[in-house]
Amino acid sequence: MRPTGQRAAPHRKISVEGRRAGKAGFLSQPGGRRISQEIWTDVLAYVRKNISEVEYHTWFAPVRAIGVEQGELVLGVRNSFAQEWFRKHYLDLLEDALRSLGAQSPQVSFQVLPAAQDALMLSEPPPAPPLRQSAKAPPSAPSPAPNLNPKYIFENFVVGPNNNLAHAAALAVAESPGKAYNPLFIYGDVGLGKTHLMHAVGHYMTERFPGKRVEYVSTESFTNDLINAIRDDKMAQFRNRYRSVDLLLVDDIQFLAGKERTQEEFFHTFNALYENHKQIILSSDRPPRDIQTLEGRLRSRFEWGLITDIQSPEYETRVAILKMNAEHNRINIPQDVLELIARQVTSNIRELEGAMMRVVAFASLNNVPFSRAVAAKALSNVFTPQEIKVEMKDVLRTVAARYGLPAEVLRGAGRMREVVVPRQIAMYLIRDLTSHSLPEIGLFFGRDHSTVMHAVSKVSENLEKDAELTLTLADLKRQLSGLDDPENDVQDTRF
Ligand SMILES: Nc1ncnc2c1ncn2[C@@H]1O[C@H](COP(=O)(O)OP(=O)(O)OP(=O)(O)O)[C@@H](O)[C@H]1O
Repeated sequence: MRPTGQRAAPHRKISVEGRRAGKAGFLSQPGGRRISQEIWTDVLAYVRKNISEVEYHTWFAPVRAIGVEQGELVLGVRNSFAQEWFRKHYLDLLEDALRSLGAQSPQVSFQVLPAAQDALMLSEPPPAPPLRQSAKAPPSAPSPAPNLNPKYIFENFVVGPNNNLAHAAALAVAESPGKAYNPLFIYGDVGLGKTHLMHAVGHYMTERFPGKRVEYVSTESFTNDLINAIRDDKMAQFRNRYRSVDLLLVDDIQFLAGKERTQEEFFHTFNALYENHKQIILSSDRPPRDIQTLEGRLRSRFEWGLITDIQSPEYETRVAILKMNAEHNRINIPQDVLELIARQVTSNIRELEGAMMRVVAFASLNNVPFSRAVAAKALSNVFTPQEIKVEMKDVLRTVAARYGLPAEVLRGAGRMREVVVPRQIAMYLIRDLTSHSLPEIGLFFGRDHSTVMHAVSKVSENLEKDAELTLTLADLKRQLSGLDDPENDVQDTRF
């Protein structure tokens, strides 16, 4: 195995020294563009439900997400007229959409795209749909074999005890198509990687044997193609298309059930390919014996090769999948946050990926670093809310991010004021929010308990005379408790 629409009262943005001093590091990471596209896809889905189709196509379709900067979603529009129009007519709608994603003080700004960039962005493929429950991601870039998702390759497939047999069989088939197991029949529940594995074989074949023809089709598309071919009197083309391939990948074959004409045609397609030693891979949500109203001759053919299943991934595999996904999107998410997500979503990998992107969107839009509390809050609308106990490392990371410092610097030997002040604040907050003793906190920072005692009294003393520090601490506590704990909620009364 590889390593493994409720409207909330608007918050006034709290301007505090720390917020100016440092922003959450991941926002400026290369994955930022991807994050804003994920967010924009969700915002568009919300907007579309609330305005007419004509309005949507006129105004929203040409808009591009440029990025998320310090919690603000930056949108690119085509001209200053559109910019003004958005500000006047759609700002509330966009803010509501961001609130529905968990943004507590939603902020949107508009930039006019330079003509060249506009043309460039408009020629880009539409943003990838969110990696979540219902949608299966289509290809986001041209691929040598049509209909193959470029992300679905062997290198991106995490192998665990739940899928190692299916993976080994797919690899064997990719290496010896038409010889190893024919057909290869992969079954398992929704969102567990069947399509991913099929596409991986397709990619492998087109790379290793560039002349080979690969066809991926869902059973539904196969049926529709057949209906159209019959209607348009184009059966010869239909047969030629499906019977001249080297590798035929058919998804969701259980949908053949009850479709007599499609079964008949598929039977002949199967025979033609099989007799010519062409590889066939089928996926289904159940084994052939459990597909009702499937002709016996098809069922027995499906059983000729190898039948293999994919089970739900266990915890370690789920963490490994999340880790790989974060790396793939170039987003730096701490291990304990990934572990929290992996504990929440246990069965469907598409949902697991969707949950991670929800956490990423939530943290980006609220401009806070990743923490378990933030992740729990981001997922609380979808999954059973989790009670998160604040840990020392949560405080360390949150304070460090606030001051734009790497977390380990606060535990290091540095004695400069820029490091000492945040270190003392971290010690104070750990003392306040956890049950750790002074010596335990000292040990965590590689220091004596008296240093911690001094830090705690110094911060308490400063709190009495420094309003800015009071706001910083209140905001840090808010972040550490998942953002909107009313007890720690502070409105900035200076505005
Ligand atoms: N082992 C894995 N490693 C990495 N990603 C995985 C793995 N298994 C599944 N995924 C990811 O989970 C998502 C869902 O996978 P996929 O679409 O292949 O599921 P499926 O079993 O075909 O679902 P359905 O029954 O809905 O057709 C994809 O984004 C896929 O990349």
